[in-house]
Amino acid sequence: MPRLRMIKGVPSLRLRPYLSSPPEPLKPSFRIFKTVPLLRNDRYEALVQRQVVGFVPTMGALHEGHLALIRQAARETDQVYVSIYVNPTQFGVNEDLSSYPQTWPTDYQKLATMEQELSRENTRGRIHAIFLPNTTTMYPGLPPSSEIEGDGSFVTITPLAKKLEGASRPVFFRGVATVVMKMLNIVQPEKIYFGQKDVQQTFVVKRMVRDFHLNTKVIVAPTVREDDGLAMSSRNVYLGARRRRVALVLLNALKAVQEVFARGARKRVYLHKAAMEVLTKVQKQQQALPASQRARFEIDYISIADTETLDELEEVASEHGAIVSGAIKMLPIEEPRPGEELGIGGDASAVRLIDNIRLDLLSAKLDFLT
Ligand SMILES: Nc1ncnc2c1ncn2[C@@H]1O[C@H](COP(=O)(O)OP(=O)(O)OP(=O)(O)O)[C@@H](O)[C@H]1O
Ligand SMILES: CC(C)(CO)[C@@H](O)C(=O)[O-]
Ligand code: BAL
Repeated sequence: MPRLRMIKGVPSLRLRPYLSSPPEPLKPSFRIFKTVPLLRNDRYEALVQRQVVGFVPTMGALHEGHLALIRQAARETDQVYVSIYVNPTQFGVNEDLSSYPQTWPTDYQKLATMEQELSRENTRGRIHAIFLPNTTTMYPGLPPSSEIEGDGSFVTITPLAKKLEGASRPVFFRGVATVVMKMLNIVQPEKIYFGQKDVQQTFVVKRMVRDFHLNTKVIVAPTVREDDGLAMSSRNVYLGARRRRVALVLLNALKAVQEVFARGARKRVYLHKAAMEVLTKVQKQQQALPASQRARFEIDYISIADTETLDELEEVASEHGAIVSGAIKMLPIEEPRPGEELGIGGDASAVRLIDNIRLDLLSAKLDFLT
C-alpha cells in the first residue's frame, strides 16, 4: 500500500497520484536496434543529412561514468548512439562473464531520464539510438572463444595488449579490440567515447584506429568518482560496506605517488615504492584483523608509464609526466557478520579494481591546494 500524506485527516489529492492515475511513463524518442541492417539504414539517413554521430560503447549496468560520456557526446555531436553488450570474448574462461551485472530495465530508465535532461539543456545532440545486439549478431561466424588459443576472427594489438591488465586477463584486449572494431564497422561514428578509468583500453583502441586507418576520432573523458574518490565502476555493486571501505586503498596509493612526485621524486624506484608502501601497510592491517572484520586484497600491479606509449618508465621527465595506474583484487569476505551490509552476490567473489591518475606538475600542485 502506498503511504499517503494526510492533511487534516484528508489524504492530499496532489500526493496520491499512484492511486488515481499512474505516473506518465517516460517515452524517450531514441530507437532501439537489435540487428545490424536496421541500424545501418538509420545511420545512412544521418549520413545523408550530414549529422555527426558520436558513439558510446558500454556493457550496461549504467552509472554516472557512462552518463558523463553520453553527456559529452551529446555536447560534441548531433546524434548519440549507445551500445549495451556484454562481450563474451573479453572475459577469460575463469572470469566473471556469467555474473556480470545486467540491468536493462534500470539502464533504459537512466537513458530515458538522460534524454529528458539533454532536451531540457538543449544540447547539440540527443541520444538517438541504443544498439542492443546479441552474440549471434556480433559473432555471426564461429561461436566466440574465450580460450587463449581459441579460433575466431580477432583483432590483436601487441605488445600493448599483453601487459598490465593484459598480463592478468590474457584475452581481454583481444576481445575489446575485436568487439570495438565490429561496433565501429556497424555504427561508423565520427567520434567514439571512452572513459579514462580504463586507461589501457583507450591506448589499445587508439592504436587500433591508427593502425587500421579507421575513420573515427577517439575521445577520452575523465574518470567519474564517488564522493570519497572511488572510481565508479559497474563491478562496484559487488562490494559490500566492508570491502568498499578498503577498496579506496588503490586511489590512496596513486595519490601517494603524486605526493612524492610533487615533492621532487622522479625516479621510478621512489615513485613505485610510495604506492607499494600504502598498499602493503593496509594489506598487513587487514590481514591482522579477525576474519569477521577484515577485507583482504591482492596487489596486481602499480605501473608508472609513458603518457604516449604506456611503456614503463625508469624516470619521469617533469615536462612529460606519466600515467600511474594500478589494479588490486578484493578477495571474498571470509566471514560475513549477521546484519552486515553486503554487496550483490554476498561478497562471495573476488572483485578486480583498477584506477589511474595522470602525474604532472600542474595536477599535483592543484590537488594539494584542495
Ligand atoms: N568511472 C568512470 N568514469 C568515466 N568513464 C567510465 C567510468 N567507468 C566506466 N567508464 C567508461 O564507460 C565505458 C563502458 O565501460 P563499462 O560498461 O565496462 O563500465 P565499467 O564501469 O568500466 O565496468 P567494469 O566494472 O566492468 O569495469 C568505458 O569506456 C569505460 O571506460
Ligand atoms: C569498450 C567495451 C564496451 C567493449 O566491450 C568494454 O570494454 C567497456 O565497457 O569498457
Ligand atoms: N570496463 C572494462 C570492461 C571489463 O572490465 O571487462
